[in-house]
Amino acid sequence: MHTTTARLTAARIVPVIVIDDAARASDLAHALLAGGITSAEVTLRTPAGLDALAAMATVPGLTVGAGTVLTPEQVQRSADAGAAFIVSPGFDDDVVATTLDRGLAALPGIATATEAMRALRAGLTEVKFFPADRLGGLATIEALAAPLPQLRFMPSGGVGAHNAVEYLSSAAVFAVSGSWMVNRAAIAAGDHDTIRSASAAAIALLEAASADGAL
Ligand SMILES: O=C[C@H](O)COP(=O)(O)O
Ligand SMILES: CC(=O)C(=O)O
Repeated sequence: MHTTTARLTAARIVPVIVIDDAARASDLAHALLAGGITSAEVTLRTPAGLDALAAMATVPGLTVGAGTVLTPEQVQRSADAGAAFIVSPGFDDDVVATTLDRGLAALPGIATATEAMRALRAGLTEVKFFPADRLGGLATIEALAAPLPQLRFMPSGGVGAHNAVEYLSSAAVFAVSGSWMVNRAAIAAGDHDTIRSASAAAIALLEAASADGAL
């Protein structure tokens, strides 16, 4: 496992960020950390994404990667901005190859056994499973993991407080990702109290599940 993926495994929850103003990024990073979150995926869905990623990547204690990475050029720009990992909605051979060339952790999205096999052939042992809820959630992950036990999954899409612990209780799941604690409107409004408390609530959920022996 790549050392960055090991950090995401320890973090357990990876917030998926859509940010419209890079000037908010540093405060956002500190709000996440204050809530106990130690990783962040900054999506390239907005023009501000790359600058926000660069700002957040300088904050100590936060493992920051790029999301919605669709092309090798975006991998290069994300790497130059300080990304430690690259996430995509689907599997693209060139995006994965460029990510590995740059020494970053590659977390392409997969949705089928065919894509899972391509990920294994590319040398990956961790992938994103997207859109997790729509694809049948944990039952589908475990069905894929049965013949492919060397692969572990980060479900994303429809993950939230209602199902994060269920996903994380599976040996086939190394982390979950989602936007539920990083509401886009709260980011845009600079409402860092809301982000900090939603982050703290997400972490408290894991701590409670851990104390109960569920994790
Ligand atoms: O890749 C990530 C998804 O956009 C996150 O999905 P979500 O907003 O349902 O948490
Ligand atoms: C959805 C997704 O996988 C991404 O934005 O990277």
